[in-house]
Amino acid sequence: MPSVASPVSPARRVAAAVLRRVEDEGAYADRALAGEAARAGLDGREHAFATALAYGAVQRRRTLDHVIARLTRRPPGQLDPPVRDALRLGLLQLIFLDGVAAHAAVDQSVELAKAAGGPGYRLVNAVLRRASREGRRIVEQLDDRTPEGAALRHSVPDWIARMWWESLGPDEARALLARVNQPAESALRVNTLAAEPVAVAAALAGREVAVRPAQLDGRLPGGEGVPDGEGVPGYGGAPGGAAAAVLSLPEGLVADGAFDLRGDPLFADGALLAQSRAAMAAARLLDPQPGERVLDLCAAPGGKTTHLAALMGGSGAVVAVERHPGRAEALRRTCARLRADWTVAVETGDASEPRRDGPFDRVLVDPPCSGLGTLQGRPDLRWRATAESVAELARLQGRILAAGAAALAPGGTLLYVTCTISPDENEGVIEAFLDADPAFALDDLGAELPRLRSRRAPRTLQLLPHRDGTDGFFLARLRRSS
Ligand SMILES: C[S@@+](CC[C@H](N)C(=O)[O-])C[C@H]1O[C@@H](n2cnc3c(N)ncnc32)[C@H](O)[C@@H]1O
Repeated sequence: MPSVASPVSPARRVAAAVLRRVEDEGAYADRALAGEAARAGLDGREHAFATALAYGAVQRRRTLDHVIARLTRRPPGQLDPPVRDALRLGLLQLIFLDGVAAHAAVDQSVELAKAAGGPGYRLVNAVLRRASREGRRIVEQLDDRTPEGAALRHSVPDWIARMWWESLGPDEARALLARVNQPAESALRVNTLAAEPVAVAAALAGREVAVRPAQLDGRLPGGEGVPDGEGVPGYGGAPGGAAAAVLSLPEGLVADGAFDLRGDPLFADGALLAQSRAAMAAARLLDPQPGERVLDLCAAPGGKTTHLAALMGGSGAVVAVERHPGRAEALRRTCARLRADWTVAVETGDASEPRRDGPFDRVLVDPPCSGLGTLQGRPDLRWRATAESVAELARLQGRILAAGAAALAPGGTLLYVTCTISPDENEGVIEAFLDADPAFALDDLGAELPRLRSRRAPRTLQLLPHRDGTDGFFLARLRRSS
């Protein structure tokens, strides 16, 4: 029999397969997408469209299901899963994606439902035709003046919107919620153990990948801490004594749009890796020096471990502790690929246990967290995290911080970092630790980068995706006096 080409575009088929795997198998959307896209052999354009569809439908699930319920008058849970997926994908295109013709969005979802068999395609056709006229208005009418209304409009669980409302205030919380459904910035770090940033930027430009230098702008809109115009490696003293208020990330690059990093020879050579500007700030703010001993608690997959080794110029020692054996093994391979294995010793172990190999000059504590600062790049995370898990994580984070602090030499520096916007896991952990241990004090990072300071604990930093364009990391730097 001659093969019959599917009437559904490859990107939409891949997106539908990802939705199925996320719902049926509890798969992570980013990993399912990588697998399905490779299997289908998607090219760059199709891959970008499949990503927008799959990420968007998973992220905006709550809002899309609200529209489905309005237009079908039944809870989406009562629909056949393939019919519901076809509706979610169709509505996403009609309501939220620019540049997709309405007739294509409707017809392609009808074909997806037909491919699943049964009469459900008729419902898909009727609902999407109505949605092409009314869908945007239904969403625009959702009132985001309360946390619950904003949660429905921007598709997060109520508890996340309430937490951000309380900690950031309504305006900032609404802006953040609007941002968490946008694509994440594509930031890269040049591994200076293997290559020079200028040479890498030139090589990328030769392949028509446009990149720009990376930094974190800590200047207040009013102009506090205006830099002198020079790139300052690390933050701090600009000529004349004024605070630069810009954390420069000389090894960082920001690409205009996504590009196929893993297919690029620079990746295979260990010269380039994906790392957000927020994550790069951690090693930069810890500021390890060549020859020092550094403890890195909770280290896999190793973006920060290898950054520490690179900043130390390959001299000194990093002890990287990771509890999960498979992740520890992957970290060893990453260190070898990035030429950091001379400096880094990976230990499979529990970071909350007391250390016998101290003292260390510097300690990085990057414990497991709820990850709510990374919702743009991890589409299903918002549906996995729970308010209860936050409390449990905060207890573990406190124990790991205490173990790291106990291993620090007098006069040494500790950086506590999370990739979340969750006061109990961030400021709360630091406050409880400082109350219990008078030998430690907070450096005033907020004075150096005032725009980035946390509202609740102004000596610490809380990065915010809508304001800073990068992941929502929390960073606190502690010094041990005795
Ligand atoms: C936030 S991630 C670390 C990211 C890493 N520092 C980087 O920059 O790539 C947290 C890591 O801690 C590990 N982990 C969780 N509990 C741990 C524990 N008690 N001891 C050590 N590692 C732990 C997790 O497996 C995970 O790899």
